[in-house]
Amino acid sequence: MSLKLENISKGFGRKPLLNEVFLEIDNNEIVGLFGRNGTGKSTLLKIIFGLLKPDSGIILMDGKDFPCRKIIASGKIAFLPQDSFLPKNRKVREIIPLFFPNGNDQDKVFYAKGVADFCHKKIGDLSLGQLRYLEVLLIGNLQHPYLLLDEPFSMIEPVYKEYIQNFILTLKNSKGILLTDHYYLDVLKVSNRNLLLKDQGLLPIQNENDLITNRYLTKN
Ligand SMILES: Nc1ncnc2c1ncn2[C@@H]1O[C@H](COP(=O)(O)OP(=O)(O)OP(=O)(O)O)[C@@H](O)[C@H]1O
Repeated sequence: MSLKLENISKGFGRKPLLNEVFLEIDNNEIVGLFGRNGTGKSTLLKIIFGLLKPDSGIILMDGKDFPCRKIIASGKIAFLPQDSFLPKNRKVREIIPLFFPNGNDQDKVFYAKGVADFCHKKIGDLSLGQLRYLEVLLIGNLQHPYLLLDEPFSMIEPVYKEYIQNFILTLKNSKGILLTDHYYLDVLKVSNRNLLLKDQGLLPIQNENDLITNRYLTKN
């Protein structure tokens, strides 16, 4: 299975963000995506998920045209948005069955490391780390072969960050994952390869030094 973007361009008003972007993701790799604030990382993820229509260019799934309006319903791509999306007044143990009607699938979340500690709580009473971890478990355990993660590590306490990283690593051989976060060291811990969104295009990044050369990081 392969997901391919060809010649994707997108801008808002006069501001070009993506200019003829090419990207291919296999279904057994984790791709880290870096880029300074406002360069268009979330925009790129939203295009891949079908929430935003590119100005031009195409997306291909297994070599076939994958039109924007059909992506969400296809069940091929799951997306963790940057902002939290669960209803605050519902309990964790009520939310899990809403995502997974099947008991075995529910158990993957109920019995994931650490979930028992906050299963009885309302979403609105969870810590930021517990909430983000739960969201990653819910979206990551869906059957979709591709997973887009927009800032899973931001503002998360170390324990839950580690849980999230370990969970993402368990998906490595079964999904294609595109992961963006400014916590670049956390991304580098799980990714197989990395890209930097700069000057409206994607550059391959081998290591931290490339991030310095391309002015995403400073030398100190
Ligand atoms: N729907 C929209 N309408 C107009 N402008 C938008 C829209 N969505 C995003 N933008 C603008 O496009 C630019 C890129 O936004 P985007 O959220 O994709 O950046 P990002 O690389 O994810 O940034 P960050 O690292 O801060 O999360 C920003 O300047 C943003 O204000």
